[in-house]
Amino acid sequence: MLQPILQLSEIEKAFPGVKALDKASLNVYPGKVMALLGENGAGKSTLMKVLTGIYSKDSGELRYQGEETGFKGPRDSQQAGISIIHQELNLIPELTIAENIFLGREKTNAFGRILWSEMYAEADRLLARLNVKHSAKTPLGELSLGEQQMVEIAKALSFESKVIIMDEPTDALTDTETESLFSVINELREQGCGIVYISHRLKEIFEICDDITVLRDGKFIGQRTVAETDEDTLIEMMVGRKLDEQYPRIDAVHGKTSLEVKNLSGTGVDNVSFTLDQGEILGVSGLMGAGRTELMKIIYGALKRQSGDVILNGKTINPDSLKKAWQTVLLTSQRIVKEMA
Ligand SMILES: Nc1ncnc2c1ncn2[C@@H]1O[C@H](COP(=O)(O)OP(=O)(O)OP(=O)(O)O)[C@@H](O)[C@H]1O
Repeated sequence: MLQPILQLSEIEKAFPGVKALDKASLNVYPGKVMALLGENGAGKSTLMKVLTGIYSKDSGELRYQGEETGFKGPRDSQQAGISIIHQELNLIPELTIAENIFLGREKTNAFGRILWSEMYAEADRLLARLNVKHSAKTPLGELSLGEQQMVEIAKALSFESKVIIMDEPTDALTDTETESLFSVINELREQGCGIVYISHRLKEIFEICDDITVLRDGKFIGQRTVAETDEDTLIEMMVGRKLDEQYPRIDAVHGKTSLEVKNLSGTGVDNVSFTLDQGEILGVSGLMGAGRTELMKIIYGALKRQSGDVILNGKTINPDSLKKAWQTVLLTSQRIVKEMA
């Protein structure tokens, strides 16, 4: 039987008033992708923070490559071959892609001189593996959020880690970037790397993971192979009760029109019209490149509008800046918030 490269057993961790981990366990196998699943607050992040030494555990055991161990912090665990790719990016927009990848561990010659051409060449190789079409000399700030996430992944690859933890890695990625990420995950799997994949997107879990561990209220609920389980079982394990329907159909009670888009045109968008009523969820669908993102960007003023009207609660708006649009329309997209920052 395949032995885990990393084993967290019966980990306990309490914060004042909260038992974040209550005998949580996780096995990571070489050459396999382990999904870590659980509702918000189930303890996934805390478990990863205990693993990488950000938090010390109250009790339990951590075994890595067959030996009981503990890490003093992320640098220590990274040096031992465990990398974590966080949701929040830890990159510096003013530096180039290569500078970000090798920050703090620049390649130098015997005299301490930085070997720029070697660094750029290696960074370019990593970017090519991830299908990122930018030179490693490009300032990071010129990249989209998804591309910046790919740089974070390139950085983890540069450590040649034995275990890589990916925390909601596809949240900011486009469909094409997600495909590139999945092909790299397959490559890493073939090379024997163990991957922990944290995501709330069940479809992705069934597509890319081999095994699944479920946590609930800080407790280990179970480990399953992807082949032997289905979505309903996982949801039941996560929430602790049987669900008749994942998303029960609720008929919308339509109020008055809150947003009206009339004959809107701009980059990638040609004569689009729709109305959105209060109490309604409007789906915008289309193939990659159909102009969905561009449409939203024109509405909130991040891309220039050529013609057409945007009417919010009966008033025509013409945001000439993201900040102004923010004041008028409540946009709750991670990507938009980051673009405004
Ligand atoms: N630093 C902290 N201080 C106090 N309580 C904390 C701290 N970090 C986490 N918790 C609590 O521990 C529990 C587990 O949180 P954790 O963030 O690990 O869950 P999670 O599964 O990662 O959730 P999410 O999917 O929302 O990130 C929660 O009740 C949370 O409020």
